[in-house]
Amino acid sequence: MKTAVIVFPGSNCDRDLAVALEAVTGTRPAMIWHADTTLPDGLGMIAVPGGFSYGDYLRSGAIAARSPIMRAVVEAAGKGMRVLGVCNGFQVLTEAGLLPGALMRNAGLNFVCRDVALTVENAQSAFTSGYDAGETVSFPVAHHDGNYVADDDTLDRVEGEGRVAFRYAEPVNGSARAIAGLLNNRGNVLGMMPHPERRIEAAHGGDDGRRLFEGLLELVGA
Ligand SMILES: NC(=O)CC[C@H](N)C(=O)O
Repeated sequence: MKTAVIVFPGSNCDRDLAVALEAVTGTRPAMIWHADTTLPDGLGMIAVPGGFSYGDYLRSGAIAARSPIMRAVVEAAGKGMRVLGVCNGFQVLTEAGLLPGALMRNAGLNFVCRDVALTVENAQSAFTSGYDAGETVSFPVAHHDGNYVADDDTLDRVEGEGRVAFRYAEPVNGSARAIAGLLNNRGNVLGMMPHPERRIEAAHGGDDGRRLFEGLLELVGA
C-alpha cells in the first residue's frame, strides 16, 4: 500500500509515522510538505502526524489546517481516501472540518506523556479491523491539547453512529465521553490523540499500535 505523510513546520512525529508505515507496508511513504498542493497518485492512505505545527499558535492545528496541501487532503477524503490523524494530526483534522468538535487544553492543564489504556469501541472500521470490540489496548499519549469537546447533539450523534473508535479506559485529559479516537461519518477518516506509531515493536513495549496499520493493510491489500 502506498501512503503519504503530511509534514508541517513543527511536525515531530512525521518520521515515527513513516517508520511505522514502512515497517508494515514495506513501502516508504511519500513525505509531502505542507506547501505542496497535490498528492501522489495511487495512495491507500494519508497520515497527518503529531507535533506542534506552527507552534500550536491560535489553537493546535488551526494554522496547519489552512495549509495549501490540506485542500487536497480534504478533497481526497471527500472521495473516500483514508486519512489518519494522530495527535496534532487529530487536531488538524478537526480544524479542517473533516471531523466534528475540537481538541482543547487538557482538563488538568498538564502536558500528559505516558502510556494509557484504551478500549476499542468500534472494531469494524478500516482502521480498527485488527482489534476486537471491547478489547483494551495500551498506547502512548503526549499532548497538552487532547481534551475533546463537542456539543451534546454531536456527541450523541457520533456515539449513535458508532464513530467512537477508541475511548480512554482511565482519566487522561477530560475528553467528552472519554473520546480518544473518532471516525467521520463514512468511516474513512480517523483522528486519535494516542500514538499507534509509537507502539509497533517489542522495543516500544508492545505492538498494539502495529495492529492498526496491519488491519488496514489487510483490508486494502498490498
Ligand atoms: N505529540 C503531539 O502531537 C502534540 C500535539 C499537540 N501539539 C499538543 O500538545 O496537544
